[in-house]
Amino acid sequence: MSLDCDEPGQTSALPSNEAAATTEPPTAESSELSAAAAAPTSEERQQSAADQASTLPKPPAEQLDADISQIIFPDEPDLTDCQQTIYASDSTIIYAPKFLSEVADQVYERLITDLLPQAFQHRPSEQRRVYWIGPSYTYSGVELKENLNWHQVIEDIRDFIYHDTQFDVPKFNSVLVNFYTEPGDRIPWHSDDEDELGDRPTIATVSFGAERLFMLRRRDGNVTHRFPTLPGSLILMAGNCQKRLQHQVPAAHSQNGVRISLTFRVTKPELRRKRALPDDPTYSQPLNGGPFGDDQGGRDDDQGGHDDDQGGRGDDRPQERQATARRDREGDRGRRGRGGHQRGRRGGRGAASGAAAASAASWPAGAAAASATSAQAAAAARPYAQVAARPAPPRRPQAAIPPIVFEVHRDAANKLMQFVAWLQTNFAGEARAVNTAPMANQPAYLVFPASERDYNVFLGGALREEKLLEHPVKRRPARARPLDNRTGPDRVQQQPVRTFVATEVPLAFSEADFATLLRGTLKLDIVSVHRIRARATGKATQFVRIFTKSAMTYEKCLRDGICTDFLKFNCEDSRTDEPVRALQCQRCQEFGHRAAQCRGSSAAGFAAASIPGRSASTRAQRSAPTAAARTEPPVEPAPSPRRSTTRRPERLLRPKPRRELRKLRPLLPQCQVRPTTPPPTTTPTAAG
Ligand SMILES: O=C(O)CCC(=O)C(=O)O
Ligand SMILES: [Fe+2]
Repeated sequence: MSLDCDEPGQTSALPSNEAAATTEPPTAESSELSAAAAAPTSEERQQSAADQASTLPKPPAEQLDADISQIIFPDEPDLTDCQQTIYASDSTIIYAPKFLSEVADQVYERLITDLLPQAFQHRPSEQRRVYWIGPSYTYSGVELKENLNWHQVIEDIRDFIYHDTQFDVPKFNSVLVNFYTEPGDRIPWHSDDEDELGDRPTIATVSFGAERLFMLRRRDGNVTHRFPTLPGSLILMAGNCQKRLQHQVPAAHSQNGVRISLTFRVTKPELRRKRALPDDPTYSQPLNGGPFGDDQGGRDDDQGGHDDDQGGRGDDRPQERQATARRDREGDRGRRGRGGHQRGRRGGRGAASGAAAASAASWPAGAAAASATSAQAAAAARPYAQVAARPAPPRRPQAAIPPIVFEVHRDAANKLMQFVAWLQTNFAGEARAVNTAPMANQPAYLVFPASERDYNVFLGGALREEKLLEHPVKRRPARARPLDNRTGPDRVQQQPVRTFVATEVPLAFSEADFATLLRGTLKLDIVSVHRIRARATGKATQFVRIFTKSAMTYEKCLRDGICTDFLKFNCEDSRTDEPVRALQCQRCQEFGHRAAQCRGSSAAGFAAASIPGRSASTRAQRSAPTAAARTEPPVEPAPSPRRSTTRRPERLLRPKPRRELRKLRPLLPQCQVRPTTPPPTTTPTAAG
């Protein structure tokens, strides 16, 4: 009876149905109801047919009732070999392998006949088919439309769980019916933590047909439970199970028939949050750390002491529960009008349930807290429940988070079948995978943009899928172009930065002051400012380069200059994509000659090529060291007066006598003019 579980959780046996068995004879009421079941009135048959809405198969009403009456539900669930595990103090798992085994074959036949033809494939990547009953529901990214027409047998099973077991479960209003028709059909690791399910959902799974394995694991990847889904078995997850654990039904090698699982839940569409942004994470926030945090185990120790206390909870249930159950039954009977025969078969079980519940003292507060009132009571009574009942922290807006790209080694990803599906499950459909080089021999990568939270999960070392552990997950440098049409760009295309130069900015203005003036006082949309320094001397000039991403700022400044109440700075364009006019030949130190006329062994670069003029002068000039007169544009060329004005370069282009050049020297911050004779006694100065 003990559970193969490596958690410090508590596993205990629930009382078997022998202990819970009733000795009460059927009541008069139940006998009446049985009689009614045997001979349903025409009114009841009509009602029954009306209940079977259009989405359900349409056997004649008589036949339907006849079929139902063939399924005689037991008075009590069979709790033989039932196991209950309290995991991490606040999560409860119950496995009852024979829960409804008595009627399993009949239920199976009915569901296969009635519902399988209407079930639809859940996702292309997952072969299993589903059928939904309940309010509209978004389930792992797929919207299931509202369907309030309960199939009779399923509704009866729901009521059976609610009324006729000792489990403190809510009255489920929804059920997802899964059909695993092929051995390959599966449901990957996931938690049922959709918004509509509320904070601590209770989910009951009743299985029929082929046996499969239902597995539970911690979020760090350690498998904690393996339950064979025997026909008629029940697996109940309550409390914080969906936060702490994930579950799956893996593919099988073979299977005999179809496996059907009825997963009952309470859904509240009003809890559904709008997911306007693709990056909005949809997995629920765990109590500790990240979604795959390791610290969950640690909580067990801290809070393990509370487990023993929980047994007491059972004691305060029976009367309240019985009364509610009775009320519900009455209500149901009156409302449905057709249920007499069903209920009649179970006559007297209300009292039996009460007796069983009175003797059962093992249902934990964690599960009981599934309903709001129980949650409050439990929170008041149990410290762990107080923690668990905390409202979820508000979700952070995700708008500003850019997509992040990861690389997972292809080998690792390939080992994990259906990697894309796996990602979608674990990352709530936010992560997408693309095999960058499927046919390549060398390691290729799967790349998937994800949210910031995914980032923490992936890079925090918490991507604990066994198969992926061998290969580290790394962040890939963002690229501006999409990898292919399944991915967006990793990085938003940057707006081009424009630059221009403000002239005659007094040296008294520091860069910071000038930036403050522009940004603060003039409200200009600028990125930064940078005072230009003479390359040769490093001295600050009166030119300040301004960087902006705003086309408007750029154009306005160039047109009007930068004007304050007292100052005006002219602005000049300094786009570097225009050909830079060379001002002086590198080799011969002459201005304005053509390359063809240059008498040196090699032409004087672009300076000579672009500037018409006379030939290079003396050999002495040609042999002058080139470094001293280099005029290539710097990476970010400082705007010399000659380049940034329209007037000066023209004047300079005219051939000039050498003495005129000397006069110009102060205006040429980047050029050192090497006079022929005599050698200069002072270093050339820079304009500024
Ligand atoms: O088929 C099962 O047992 C599990 C199904 C399930 O986990 C689900 O529908 O969320
Ligand atoms: Fe599930």
